[in-house]
Amino acid sequence: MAASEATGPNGAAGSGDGLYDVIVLGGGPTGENVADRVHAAGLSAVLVESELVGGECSYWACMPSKALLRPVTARSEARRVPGVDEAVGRPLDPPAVLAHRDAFASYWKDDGQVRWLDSVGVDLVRGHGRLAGPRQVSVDGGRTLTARHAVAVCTGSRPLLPPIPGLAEAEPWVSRNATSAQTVPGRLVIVGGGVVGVEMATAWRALGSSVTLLVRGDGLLPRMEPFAGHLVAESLAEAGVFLRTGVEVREVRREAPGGPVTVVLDAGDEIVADELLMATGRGPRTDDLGLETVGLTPGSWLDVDDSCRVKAVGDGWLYGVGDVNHRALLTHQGKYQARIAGAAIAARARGVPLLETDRWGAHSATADTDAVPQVVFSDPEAAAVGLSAAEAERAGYRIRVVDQDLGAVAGASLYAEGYRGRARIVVDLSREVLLGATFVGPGVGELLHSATIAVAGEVPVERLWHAVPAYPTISEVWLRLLEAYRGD
Ligand SMILES: Cc1cc2nc3c(=O)[nH]c(=O)nc-3n(C[C@H](O)[C@H](O)[C@H](O)COP(=O)(O)OP(=O)(O)OC[C@H]3O[C@@H](n4cnc5c(N)ncnc54)[C@H](O)[C@@H]3O)c2cc1C
Ligand SMILES: NC(=O)c1ccc[n+]([C@@H]2O[C@H](COP(=O)([O-])OP(=O)(O)OC[C@H]3O[C@@H](n4cnc5c(N)ncnc54)[C@H](O)[C@@H]3O)[C@@H](O)[C@H]2O)c1
Repeated sequence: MAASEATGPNGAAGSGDGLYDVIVLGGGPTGENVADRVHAAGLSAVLVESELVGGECSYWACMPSKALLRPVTARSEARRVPGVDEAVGRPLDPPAVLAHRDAFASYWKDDGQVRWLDSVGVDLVRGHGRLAGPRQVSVDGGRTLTARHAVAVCTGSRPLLPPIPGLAEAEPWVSRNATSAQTVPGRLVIVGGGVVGVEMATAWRALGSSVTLLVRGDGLLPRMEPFAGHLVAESLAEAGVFLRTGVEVREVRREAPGGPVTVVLDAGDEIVADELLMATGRGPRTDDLGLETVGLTPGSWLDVDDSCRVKAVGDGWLYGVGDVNHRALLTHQGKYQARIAGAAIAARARGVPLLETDRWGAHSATADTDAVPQVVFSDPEAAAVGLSAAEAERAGYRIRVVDQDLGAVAGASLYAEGYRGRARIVVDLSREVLLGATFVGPGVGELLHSATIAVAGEVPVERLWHAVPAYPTISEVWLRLLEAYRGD
């Protein structure tokens, strides 16, 4: 299809002039959901996408990475069930895992997503969109679209590379390479001990790479409770990952394209590898977006209110939703924000005088601050929601922390022999509700939503006492945590 040609029902009927109620810039999970919500509320919507509809998540992030990781945890857990190790004891089959990953990335084609957009009645314009003044978006510098009510910027984020001499010339892997590589590197150095670093170390080590993980802090997963990073580091080391903490990369060299890469550390020692993955965080995809035409600074995160409306832009027509607003860089939070922003856009378009922007109101993305769930799909998994103990203390809460050994729960020992794991709840003593919970151990990702409901619902501890976990499941840890809290 030609660039900036509109497809879909709105484009076909009456929007040849490029006038829509809502323009959505960026068709990742967030943009798709904003467009869907506003269209479902009776507004016309067009989505502008420069690459693939589905965004980072579908092709280079969540889906391919989890398709690489599921075989790792499935095998590892099965090997710890007596009688099963004999059946699954062999190493992973890399070509089969990579083929599974390719399928989950839809072979980097967006036909399915485009069909879905069409089915929900949203037009698609392919091309690079830029703001061209209030309510205007130009596509590839040509066609101009105009929004009656709102423009929602959902352009996501991109990897942030630190200014290390020689790094750019050495053509390092970033997350896109790590999730889409077609061969297993013999030696892989990963810089960064956050989520991408940990997940990719887990996957590529299990696929056969010799992995060195370089971390400048003293542990992994620094945004979670410290025991999460400890347990994951212990298990990565057992899997054969060389973990080096407290190190900085001073210089990177790759003498010849495709040849080995040398990573020079602050202390002067050198590590030679076949690939270097930089997993050092994300920056906003707003540098070439025409932000200057509406008084904003190119390359900055979009500072939004709780309905995701950009604070500094008058008339309230510009929204920033998903990664681009830096509230919580997760697909499920972007989709949540899309539901909130979509409802706010529709209500404002209808002229509703007063929106429900109070805490937990229909037009306030309160969960972004109070109840963000995240699962790190490492082996073991680390899953957390809400505030860690340190965050709660920093926020001034009077708290009590309760910890439990997950391995002591009957359901956990049935799940895997020698189950290692830990759980923590953080209780706000003034209201006796949970501020946060963290679980680390095999299979805990599926336990997390129970905690999310407790935190977002602000369920009193005395009522949680009546939420009976089934026996013998890992969820029985809830009973142990509450018994410990009550002093039973
Ligand atoms: C390796 C990795 C693994 C991850 N795993 C998980 C996970 O398991 N679970 C989870 O919740 N999150 C995960 N994330 C985070 C998740 O990918 C992001 O939070 C999510 O993709 C954000 O969605 P978005 O729609 O805001 O942005 P994106 O998915 O980045 O989509 C933005 C879209 O906008 C388009 N675009 C950008 N600029 C323009 C423009 N000027 N004109 C037109 N189109 C434009 C882009 O092409 C893209 O399609 C992971 C991230 C990484 C890097
Ligand atoms: N399962 C999931 O939910 C999942 C998986 C992957 C990514 N994500 C999302 O994607 C985002 C990006 O992940 P990420 O791991 O790139 O970012 P991150 O912010 O989680 O971790 C980046 C790490 O790199 C370190 N770092 C930064 N500069 C460095 C340098 N010069 N040298 C050494 N270390 C350096 C930081 O201290 C930090 O620990 C995260 O915010 C996360 O929410 C989510």
